[in-house]
Amino acid sequence: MTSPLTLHDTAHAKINLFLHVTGRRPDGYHLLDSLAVFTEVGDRLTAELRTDGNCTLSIHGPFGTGLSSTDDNLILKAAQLLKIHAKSSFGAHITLEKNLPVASGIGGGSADAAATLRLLSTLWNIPKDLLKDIAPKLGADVPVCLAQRATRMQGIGEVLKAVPAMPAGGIMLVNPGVAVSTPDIFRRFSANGGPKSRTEPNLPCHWDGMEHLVSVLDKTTNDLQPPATGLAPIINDTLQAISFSTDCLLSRMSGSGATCFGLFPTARSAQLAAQELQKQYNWWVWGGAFASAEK
Ligand SMILES: C[C@@](CO)(OP(=O)(O)O)[C@H](O)COP(=O)(O)OP(=O)(O)OC[C@H]1O[C@@H](n2ccc(N)nc2=O)[C@H](O)[C@@H]1O
Ligand SMILES: Nc1ncnc2c1ncn2[C@@H]1O[C@H](COP(=O)(O)OP(=O)(O)O)[C@@H](O)[C@H]1O
Repeated sequence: MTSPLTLHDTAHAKINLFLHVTGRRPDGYHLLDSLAVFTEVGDRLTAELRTDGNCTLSIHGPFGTGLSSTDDNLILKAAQLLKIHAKSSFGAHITLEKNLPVASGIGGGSADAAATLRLLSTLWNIPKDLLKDIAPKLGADVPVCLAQRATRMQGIGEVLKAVPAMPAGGIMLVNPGVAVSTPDIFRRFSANGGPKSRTEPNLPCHWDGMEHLVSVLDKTTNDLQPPATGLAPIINDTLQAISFSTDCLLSRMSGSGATCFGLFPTARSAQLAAQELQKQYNWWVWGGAFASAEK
């Protein structure tokens, strides 16, 4: 069987529906408990086989400007690491359509790295099992982005537990245009007292719809939201604008920010809310469905 020479994949945005910081490792990394889900919106990647062994990258799309296509890009880091681990003599040219805002708490770079691993493992004919070992070396968020399914994420992001699929419903993402550095937010979180003890949230075996999901999320929070709003107060305005939207069930920040999300009864109501917000603010706004939700 011959391998295809060009492949496409989508790196879906990762949203932390809740994010509790539960402790700190001796190396400074924070222990997390988070429900990570994925939305339909994402970056698009194309990989073309190169037989000369080189890995190269070109970038376009609304958030491509300013993103380097050299070796510090997570896409090329992922490609090089896979090449070394699998001892492959192949290379690839990867094209990234950057649709997601950068450094914004929705794991765009991590999702791109995971998509690169998926694409190149097929293009270079490498067993998928290897990807689980490589993903954590690229960043704490990369393992969860490999499968792009709703997952409970613990440890520093390497302990992944199955959770029920998202119910049919809607989500709106809003980024007010400020880039927030993840290490800075964790530093501020620690400086403000660090993790506090709490009971681990219990998740059910099945979601009986969006209202059920929201009733469980209401007992959770994003511990990184206070340090992030301290650094970028515009996040508070973003959360307020989302919560004022028609039919909004819950508004919260994702990851280390600054992207915030709103949950809605349907994908259509999330789309309509996004259209309304887009008219009022010069922010990045998207509304639609979860990736791999129940139909
Ligand atoms: C906070 C989260 C929640 O999903 O999302 P984002 O805001 O990045 O989307 C992730 O844990 C981010 O994962 P990721 O962006 O891959 O982090 P990494 O590159 O591994 O680490 C960047 C830096 O963040 C801090 N860090 C990251 C993860 C973690 N569990 N504890 C930490 O303290 C460390 O200072 C580390 O040097
Ligand atoms: N392909 C990529 N897409 C986005 N950011 C990247 C990429 N490669 C490297 N980076 C760097 O990774 C950092 C985190 O970006 P990103 O993954 O978008 O953040 P977050 O996880 O907070 O959404 C940024 O400083 C960015 O310069």
